[in-house]
Amino acid sequence: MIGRLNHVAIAVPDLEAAAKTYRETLGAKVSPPQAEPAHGVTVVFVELPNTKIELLHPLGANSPIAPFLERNPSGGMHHLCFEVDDILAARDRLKAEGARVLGDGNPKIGAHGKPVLFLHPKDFIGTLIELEQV
Ligand SMILES: CC[C@H](C(=O)O)C(=O)SCCNC(=O)CCNC(=O)[C@H](O)C(C)(C)COP(=O)(O)OP(=O)(O)OC[C@H]1O[C@@H](n2cnc3c(N)ncnc32)[C@H](O)[C@@H]1OP(=O)(O)O
Ligand SMILES: [Co+2]
Repeated sequence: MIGRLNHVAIAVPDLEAAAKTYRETLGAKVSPPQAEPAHGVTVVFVELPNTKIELLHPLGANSPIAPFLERNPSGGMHHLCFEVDDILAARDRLKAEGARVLGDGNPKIGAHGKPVLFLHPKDFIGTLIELEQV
């Protein structure tokens, strides 16, 4: 079912500082900030040869990552995103196996303009998993 690792997401308290660290200290190619109000985040992508790092900062009053940053004020690894060929088939199979699909269970369009879904971290060894249909 899951394919390539599309990105590793890090929730950050200061998006500009985090982008600067990756751009200047680590010498990586970093995208400009991209507001994603439907997801309650602003994102920046660090482009790597084999995957991406998604830097996330809360956007708006009810950001889903705000409680995470309250628990982890310096920031931290937030989720892994795996690519799937067919997100609805993946969702239905996972639900049939008892996994919790977050939100209303219907994919939303993510930062790459593709459908995404999230799976509860408690069902996946303490790791929040995002699926992106490519
Ligand atoms: C633009 C889209 C972009 C893209 O790639 O395209 C994105 O990636 S958007 C990313 C932001 N959106 C989301 O994260 C949506 C899915 N997330 C959620 O629905 C919530 O964050 C949820 C349910 C995972 C966690 O909610 P909350 O922080 O309120 O905590 P809870 O008390 O419900 O947590 C229960 C339990 O899970 C642990 N937890 C929470 N977040 C994480 C995490 N990121 N990784 C691992 N574990 C996590 C939390 O500590 C609680 O554990 P417990 O042992 O019970 O204390
Ligand atoms: Co993501």
